[in-house]
Amino acid sequence: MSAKAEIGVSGLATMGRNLARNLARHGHAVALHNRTYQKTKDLVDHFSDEGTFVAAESAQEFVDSLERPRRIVLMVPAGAATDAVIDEFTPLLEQGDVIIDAGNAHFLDTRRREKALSEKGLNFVGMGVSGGEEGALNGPSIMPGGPKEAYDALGPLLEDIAAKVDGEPCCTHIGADGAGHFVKMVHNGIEYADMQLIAEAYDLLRKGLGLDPAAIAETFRSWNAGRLDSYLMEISSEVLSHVDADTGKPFVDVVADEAEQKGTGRWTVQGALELGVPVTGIGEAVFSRSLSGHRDLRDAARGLPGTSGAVLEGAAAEGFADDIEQALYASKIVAYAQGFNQIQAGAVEYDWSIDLGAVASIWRGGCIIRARFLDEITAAYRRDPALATLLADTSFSEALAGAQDSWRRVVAVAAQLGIPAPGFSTALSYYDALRAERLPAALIQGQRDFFGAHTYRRTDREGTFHTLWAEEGRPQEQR
Ligand SMILES: NC(=O)C1=CN([C@@H]2O[C@H](COP(=O)(O)OP(=O)(O)OC[C@H]3O[C@@H](n4cnc5c(N)ncnc54)[C@H](OP(=O)(O)O)[C@@H]3O)[C@@H](O)[C@H]2O)C=CC1
Ligand SMILES: O=C(CO)[C@H](O)[C@H](O)COP(=O)(O)O
Repeated sequence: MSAKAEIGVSGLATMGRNLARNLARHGHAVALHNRTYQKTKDLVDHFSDEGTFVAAESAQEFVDSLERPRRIVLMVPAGAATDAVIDEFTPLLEQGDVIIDAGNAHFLDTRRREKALSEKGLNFVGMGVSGGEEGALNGPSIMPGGPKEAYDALGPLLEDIAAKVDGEPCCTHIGADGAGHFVKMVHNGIEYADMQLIAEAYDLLRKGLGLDPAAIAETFRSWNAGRLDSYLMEISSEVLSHVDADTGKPFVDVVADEAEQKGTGRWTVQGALELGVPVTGIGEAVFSRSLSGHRDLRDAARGLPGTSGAVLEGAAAEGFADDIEQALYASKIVAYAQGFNQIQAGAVEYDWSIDLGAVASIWRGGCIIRARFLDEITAAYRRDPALATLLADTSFSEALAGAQDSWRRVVAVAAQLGIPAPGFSTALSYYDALRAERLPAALIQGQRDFFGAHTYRRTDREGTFHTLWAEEGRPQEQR
């Protein structure tokens, strides 16, 4: 074989194909491999004018075509497929070679894989990539974990192909072992929450004000010109203005209303439960997708009494669209704040040093949740890297103060009209719970102590207490 490729990509479906093209367009010679050779051949047949590709039919041929130390990017489904590909390549590699898993792996799998491969003298980098098909081609947001030395060698190439915002690449070393995949997982959890909130705004505009999809697309377009400017808002207006070619109906009216999920949102919630972080917005988003898919439950419950069908009119409708904009912005702040808290907690639990300002900064471009307000989140964490919650940063506390009357009105009207708004409601409850002087958790402690002698702490004294409920009802200090 003549010239060697600088880097290889194995797994040439939607993401791998475009990542390989992105690398080639930036002047890097790319070796190509796919389980089924046809995809490799198609890529070379269609895009060989974009750069240098070295097509390989077998794993051995692929490995042989790479310069040393070899750098192999995997872009295959998480779980067994990733293990299968790693197992295929590992015996063919040599000390110092690097495997980069750029799929949506679970961070605990990434920790396991890095440990196993480092014992064989191989470097393993678990790397989150976001931006979908278009981002992979034109510049994604890249979240690499793994050893710092591996990033030192790999970083310039990754930064070259990443999205750029204000001249800065949307790529940074996130932290050791699974940190990159952990942050990508939370990114996807926030993505779920953001999508759910936008969907609720659409539902309220449609059912609460009687607007049609085209009008809602226009409303979203106008919001997208302001503080809600984001990729998800932009594509939502595109989707809402799309008309189905077969029926002439709005696209959104001919799509089955059952949202699917591949699993990263669920992982985020499972991880948050383990860490004890209340990510209520992401939780509601995951459960809302699940509920939408429960045709059995929905069929059984359809026709139960309710108030659905009423539309706001006259003075009641006045300003309601603006209220929804406020509620959306406030709820979005809460969802992102919760996600960043999960990253903070994950960093403590897994001993990663994660710069939250840097994470917010690389999410400003390339990724699915890119949004104007990530500039403010970046600035907030740069002002105070240990910020307990984004809600406490002045730029957000002021926005929440300004939004809260509208936010409360939206949640109340949604309940009155029978329009489900779990994302808006849970975000408002979270805000109210965090700012409350006292929570009813005191009663829960009493209940626990009553039935299980689980003890409680008091506000007026140090120590742990148990009340003799069946006797004279007096507290006893527990040692
Ligand atoms: N699609 C998206 O927008 C995004 C996806 N991701 C992640 O990137 C990765 C790739 O996603 P995507 O491009 O959508 O493709 P898919 O997740 O659909 O994966 C398809 C690719 O994986 C290969 N593959 C599947 N199973 C195996 C196996 N057991 N052994 C070897 N190869 C296998 C397929 O080969 P073959 O052609 O032979 O079937 C094909 O190249 C996933 O982890 C995904 O979660 C990350 C960000 C965005
Ligand atoms: O990683 C992504 C974007 O960042 C993928 O698009 C994500 O897998 C989509 O998730 P789901 O299918 O669960 O909606």
